[in-house]
Order: sequence, then structure tokens, then C-alpha cells
Amino acid sequence: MEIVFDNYIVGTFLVSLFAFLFLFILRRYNNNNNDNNTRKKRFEKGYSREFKIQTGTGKGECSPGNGSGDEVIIVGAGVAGAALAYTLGKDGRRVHVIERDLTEPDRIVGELLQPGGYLKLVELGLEDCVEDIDAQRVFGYALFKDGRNTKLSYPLEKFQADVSGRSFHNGRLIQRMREKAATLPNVKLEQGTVTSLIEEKGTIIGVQYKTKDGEELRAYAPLTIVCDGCFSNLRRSLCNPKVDVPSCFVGLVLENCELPFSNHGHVILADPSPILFYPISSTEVRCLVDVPGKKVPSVANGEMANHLKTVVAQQVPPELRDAFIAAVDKGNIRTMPNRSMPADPHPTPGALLMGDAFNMRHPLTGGGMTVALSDIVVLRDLLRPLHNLHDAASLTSYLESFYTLRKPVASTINTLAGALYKVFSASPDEARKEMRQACFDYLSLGGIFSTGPVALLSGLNPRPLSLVLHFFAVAIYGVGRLLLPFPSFQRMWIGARLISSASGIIFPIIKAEGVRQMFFPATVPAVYRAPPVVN
Ligand SMILES: Cc1cc2nc3c(=O)[nH]c(=O)nc-3n(C[C@H](O)[C@H](O)[C@H](O)COP(=O)(O)OP(=O)(O)OC[C@H]3O[C@@H](n4cnc5c(N)ncnc54)[C@H](O)[C@@H]3O)c2cc1C
Repeated sequence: MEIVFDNYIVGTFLVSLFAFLFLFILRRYNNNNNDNNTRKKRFEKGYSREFKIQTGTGKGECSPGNGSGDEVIIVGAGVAGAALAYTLGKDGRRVHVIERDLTEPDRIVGELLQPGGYLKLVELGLEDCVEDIDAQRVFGYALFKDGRNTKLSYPLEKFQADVSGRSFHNGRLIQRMREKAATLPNVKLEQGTVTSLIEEKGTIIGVQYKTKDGEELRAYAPLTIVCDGCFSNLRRSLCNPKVDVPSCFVGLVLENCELPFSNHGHVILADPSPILFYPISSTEVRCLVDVPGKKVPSVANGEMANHLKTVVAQQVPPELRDAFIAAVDKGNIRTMPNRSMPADPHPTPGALLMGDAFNMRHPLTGGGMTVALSDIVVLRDLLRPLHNLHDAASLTSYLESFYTLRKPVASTINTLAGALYKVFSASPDEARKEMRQACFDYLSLGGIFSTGPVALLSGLNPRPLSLVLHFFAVAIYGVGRLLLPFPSFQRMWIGARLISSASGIIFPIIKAEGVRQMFFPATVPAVYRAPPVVN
């Protein structure tokens, strides 16, 4: 008995020591990151550049190989395509955008832009697109679990006053970006549906598309960028699409209600999976209810309304319950599959994928637009020194660096989205229950324990290593709570399973992101490739 008791004390001591060392390293690491951010900001302050806008022909068609027409074709003018069209157009490129439907989209996606994404809008000169659309400022999140709640603020202290998240009607943002792109004389925005990519000797030389009037046309350019979104039917030849649909979101709009924490996103750790609320205008609150699996109860036959009223409503914070039920009764219930797809490109001469056509993650953390905008900044900087895009093979080889340079932002946001969705979902497994509770309590500790993860989620501190450290700090925090003050064999067993389950959650996502690109980008030779020299 005495030996067992001694082992408990030694075990407890070792776990506490390990946890202390882990948290100590984490704090040191974060301090270093803060210093780096300050240096980066100073650099950015001193960095300004003027753009020369070339006026082009704006003509949609040119013959293949003829250098006088469009330089870039963009397929799709959603968040990624519209922002990219403006960005490349502003840099003087002759851009031809082909969008299936130029009317204002009405969807339940892309309604909360993280502050990191807002900073990218500023870098692209598109920040005015969130003005005059009744966008709401977002300063952080409120997390709810079992009647308790905790407020997690974005660490915005070091940024200019306008920097924060923004939430809005997605269609309004897209329409503003399309209008802004279309003001550039060298950007042609056309309504049409691209039906295929035109390939010649392994190089994409343009697209075939159907106009609004049903006319079949072809357009040619040395570079085609496919931004046709999550349902892309053009990506197949440009990547290896491994699409997973872990769940669906059911969307409602709540009217005339006040959120418990104004100007904050609300995440309810419900059973079986999270419910989100955030403002999308000065009078409307979006609610997204996660339903695990690919199938949702039928909206048409009333099963969905019944599910929302009998299973979901009781888990909604009391302040929002009446508005929630009124929204269900109003009947405008929308659904959307939540897709995730790691980036796995086949570098193809003459073509690139961007936005959701290229890479998707669970939308729980609202990271998709931030990744798309960040990718556009990376691509813009790579393309800027190039006067001519006609040498497709050299261009493809040079642009391979894009896949590594995008990783700090993309892999941090992608990994966090996948991991948090799993941790925040209810499970009958004791170890997963402990992990979920530990995550809530860890974030509630405040200080670095909340600002660290929130900075990762918001795209303000996109560092994969910091993400892994916080993730395992949560796991160790969970194990420490199980073992202190007196561990039992059963609790030690749950603790071991908690660590194993945490590893089982995060390591497959990291593997899909690419360990080398994520943690050792400097060892990837492609990042050192110089721009091709073109006569
Ligand atoms: C339920 C849900 C909620 C989300 N919430 C958020 C959030 O709050 N915050 C966030 O940052 N991200 C969110 N996302 C992700 C975000 O919506 C996407 O990352 C973002 O919209 C990607 O932009 P995109 O331009 O790639 O695709 P889209 O914005 O979907 O644009 C694709 C465009 O291509 C056009 N198109 C398609 N096919 C063709 C064709 N053949 N020819 C011509 N045009 C074509 C379409 O009409 C469309 O305009 C959410 C996703 C889902 C599923």
C-alpha cells in the first residue's frame, strides 16, 4: 500500500513538473513571437509602394500564344476570384474574370472575417469593401459550456484602431469587391460558366465557357487561375482532391435580439456538436447549427424544424432562445455541407488553383476567407517581379514556392479548425470528455492561455509550432487535473487515453498539411527559386 502511495506521489510530482516545464516553454515561446511581431510591424510601417496601372485592351478573346491579349484568366468571382482580380489588375495585369452569376450571392458562408483576414484586405487595398455594407466589428469570441461562459478577446492592442474581425452578408462583400475590380480598365468581368480548361501539350492555355446567352466561347491566357469554390468541377486535373464532409451547417437568421456579448462570435459547446452565433448586420444575428455527418434532417417535411426546436433550442443560451424559435418558425432554414480538403496540387503549367477550389477546412473557426486572402498576398508578391507570364514551364517551377510560403497562415488555420471541431464535439468517450472540458477551462484561464489560441485562430499569429504547443498544453493540463491531487488507476488510464486521443486528433491533420512545409519551410528548395528571366 505504502509503495503504491509513494508511486502516486512520484507520478503526481513528475506530471506537475512536466506540465510546469511545458507551460514555461510555451510562455517563453510566445514572448519571442510577440517580439517578432513588433519587428514585423515596424517593417510593415516603413513599407509602402506605388502601383502603376497599365491600361489594357480588356478584350476577352485572343489567340493562343498571342502575347497581346489577357495575361490572366480568373474562373469565379467569389471571395478569392474577386479579390485576386482587383489585386492583379491593380498591379497592371490584363485580367479576364469569368463568373457564373454576377448577381449578389445570398449564402450562409463566409460571413465572419477574422482580424488576420482584415489585415490581408488592408494589404490588398480592399478594406473599403467592408464599409457601407452594415458590417459589424467583431472583437473576439464568447464560449459557452454547461451554463458557464468565458469571453476570449482578440489580442488587438498592438494594431491600429480599425483592426478587428468583421461580420456581414457574404454577398455584399463579394459585390463590393467585384465592383472595385471592375473599375480597373484592365480587368474585364464577364458572366459565363467555364465548362473546361483548354490543354495543349500538358499546358493549360485557356478555358472554354458558355456565355449568359448560351454562346460557347474560348478565352486564352498564359495563366489561368481557378477560383470556382468548394463545389469546383475544374480542380480535378490540377490537384488530388480528397474532400471530407464531417458535418453540415444549418443556418438561420435571428432578428431583433441582443447577443449576450455584443460584437462577439458565440460558440456553444452543445451536444452533439457546436452551435455558432454572430451578428451579420446591425439587426440580424446568424446562427449556424452543426449537424454531424453528411445528411441532415429534411427541411421540406418539417423534420429539421422539429429537430431544431426539440434538440437544439434547449441548448441555446436563454437570452437567444425566443429569437431562435421565431427564426425556426419563420422557416428560412438553409443548409450547407462543411467540407475539408488539404491542399494537394499537381503543379500544372499555365494553371493554378486558389480559394476553396484549392484548400478547405471546417468552417467552425471562420478561417476560409483569411486563408484565401493570405494566399492572394503570397501569389501577388511572387508575380510582381515578372513582366511576362508566357514561359509556362519556368513559371510553374518558380511558383512551386507558393505552396510552402502559404503554409504558416494556411496550415495554422487549417489545423486549428480540424482539431477544434473534434475537441469541441461531444463524445461518450471519457478521455474526449476530459479533453473538451480541459480545453474550455484552459481558455478560461485568461492571459496567454486564451490570447495564444485566439491569436492563432484569428490569423494574427499564424505559427504552427505555437499551435502544437498550445494543443498539447491543453492535453497536459487535462491530465494534470486528472492526476492531482491523488491519482487513481482509472484516472491515470483516462489521462493516458487523453494524450493518445489528442495525438490522434492533431497528427493526421499535420501529416496532411505536410510536416516539412509546416515546420521546416526553410529546408524546401523551391522557396529559393528566383523569378524566371524572360526576354
Ligand atoms: C457553412 C460555411 C460557413 C462558412 N463561414 C465562414 C466564415 O464565417 N468565415 C470565413 O472566413 N470562411 C467561412 N467559410 C469558408 C468561406 O466561405 C470560403 O473559404 C470562401 O467563400 C472561399 O472563397 P472562394 O472564392 O474560393 O469560393 P466562393 O466564394 O464560393 O466563390 C466561387 C465562385 O465561383 C463561381 N463559379 C463556380 N463554378 C464556376 C464556373 N464553372 N464558371 C464560372 N464561375 C464559377 C461561383 O459562382 C462563385 O461566385 C464558410 C464555409 C461554409 C461551408
